[in-house]
Amino acid sequence: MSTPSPVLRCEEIHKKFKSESGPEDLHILKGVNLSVASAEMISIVGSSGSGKSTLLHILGGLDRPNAGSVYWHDKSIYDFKQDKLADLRNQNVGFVFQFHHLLPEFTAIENVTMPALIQGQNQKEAEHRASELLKRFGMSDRIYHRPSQLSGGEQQRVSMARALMNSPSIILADEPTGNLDEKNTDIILDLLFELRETEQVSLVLITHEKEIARRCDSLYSLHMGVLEKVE
Ligand SMILES: Nc1ncnc2c1ncn2[C@@H]1O[C@H](COP(=O)(O)OP(=O)(O)OP(=O)(O)O)[C@@H](O)[C@H]1O
Repeated sequence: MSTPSPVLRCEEIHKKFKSESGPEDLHILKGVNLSVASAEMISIVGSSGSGKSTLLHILGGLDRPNAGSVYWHDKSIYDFKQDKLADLRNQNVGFVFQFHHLLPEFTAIENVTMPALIQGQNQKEAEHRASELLKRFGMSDRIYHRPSQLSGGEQQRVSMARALMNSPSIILADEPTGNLDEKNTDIILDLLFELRETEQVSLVLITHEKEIARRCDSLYSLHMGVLEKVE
């Protein structure tokens, strides 16, 4: 039997940034390779400034490398025009960031529904799924709250529900529990692991916390521009 193709793969990614303090570019990623299978959960650790967020942005098509390729379901994302890439991103990838980027003037349910409406889905159906997701995240009595009326952990859960709205095949999470207490960290992580079982979602998780990283199937470390499998 042939092995299924990975959900997400990158090959020989190089990323450089201009240095403000000298003529030499900063060479942040030096030939990074990574492959993520369906329902696989991987974590990436590395010191501050090692390039973890940069790599995640490249994997999600939010930033372009200087060299190398990114494939979603074996299709190079650079073969798509910008607007098609945005559509594909909206359908395939759920982003969760530490600072959740919820829209302040919209309620929790409006924030969660947004990705589906952008895709042209029926509003009633989208609202139904959004409220189901919020319920699953223990937020049913907060759906009409605006972000400023929610705690940090609650905002994070809304952000997670929004990331799942379009049933992405992969979640890219950048320190999703970075500013949360232990209880909320556990809620978010348990939900992520449950999603792997129920929706076969894959996960790339950036974290500073080794204990959280170890709960994933594999642990990678990004050091001096090179990504290595640790466990
Ligand atoms: N747009 C940019 N222009 C110049 N340098 C940048 C840019 N974006 C990132 N960098 C540099 O690239 C390096 C990697 O940044 P990145 O945010 O990916 O690190 P990180 O591993 O996620 O760090 P942290 O754990 O602190 O969030 C840093 O040294 C940063 O200063």
